[in-house]
Amino acid sequence: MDFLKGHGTENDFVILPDPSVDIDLTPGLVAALCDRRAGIGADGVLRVARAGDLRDAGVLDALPAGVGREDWFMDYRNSDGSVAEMCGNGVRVFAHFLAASSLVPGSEFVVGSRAGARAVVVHHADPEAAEVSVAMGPTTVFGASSAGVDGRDLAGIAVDVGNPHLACVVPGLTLEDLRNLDVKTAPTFDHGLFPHGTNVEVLTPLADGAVHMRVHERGSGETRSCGTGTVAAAVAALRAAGLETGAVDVHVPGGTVTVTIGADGATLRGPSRIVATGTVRTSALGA
Ligand SMILES: N[C@@H](CCC[C@H](N)C(=O)O)C(=O)O
Repeated sequence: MDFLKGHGTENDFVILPDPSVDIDLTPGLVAALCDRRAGIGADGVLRVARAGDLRDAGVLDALPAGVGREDWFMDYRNSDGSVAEMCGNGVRVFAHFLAASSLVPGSEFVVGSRAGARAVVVHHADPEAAEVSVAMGPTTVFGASSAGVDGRDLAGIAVDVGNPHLACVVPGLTLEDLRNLDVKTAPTFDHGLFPHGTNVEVLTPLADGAVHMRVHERGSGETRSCGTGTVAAAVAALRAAGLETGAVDVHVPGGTVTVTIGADGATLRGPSRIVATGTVRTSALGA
């Protein structure tokens, strides 16, 4: 099975080009591919196929809103094998792969996701590096809640970015505090508000148009970046500063992305790298 390995601000993915939808992408296979010792190692898997072909193969029950049969579809899976609606860093890496492989005619196109169609602009791309903007769609704040992180009860807001987030702006949090926080251990949260689980972001208040963030992702654990999480963080940071819209540089352990929250939706801009291509011996994975 051919694969590529890529990352967006060190949120890393195994990319599986599968235009004929031949791969039986079971949770066990995904987890084995993502295993950092016995597999390739990644936070998630991006299967590349056209939406109509995934529908015909029964991977999708229906085409999500705005997604056409011919659109390339990011079939995203978390490292534990679970399916998630959206992955903001994944879309950038996915678009990079499509552009660098000449699978799309130009630099502006749509990527399908379970959360709907996402318009992308590839500012530049070569086989190794790209810079991509993604129209992330509307963001919806659906409550106030809290997360238990490293023995602390952190207040946050629930934000739907296509997938669920609890973004916690912590007043007075220093960079050192943030660095020392245990975000690896799964945070506790209100399962009534988040019946399907949630991603949890912890961040510093907005200062000079920027925040610093760490994240514990549903289905993947602590990662070095989360694109949808940076969007939720920007919404929360702006709100905490009394603002509804604005541009925020979000610094994460794996780098920096820029999130713009506008009246008609959010945009995420940042880098992508494709660092390897190869062949997986699936029989050796023990999946
Ligand atoms: N890393 C992603 C988010 C991936 C999905 C998430 N773990 C979930 O289950 O919702 C991103 O860059 O947005």
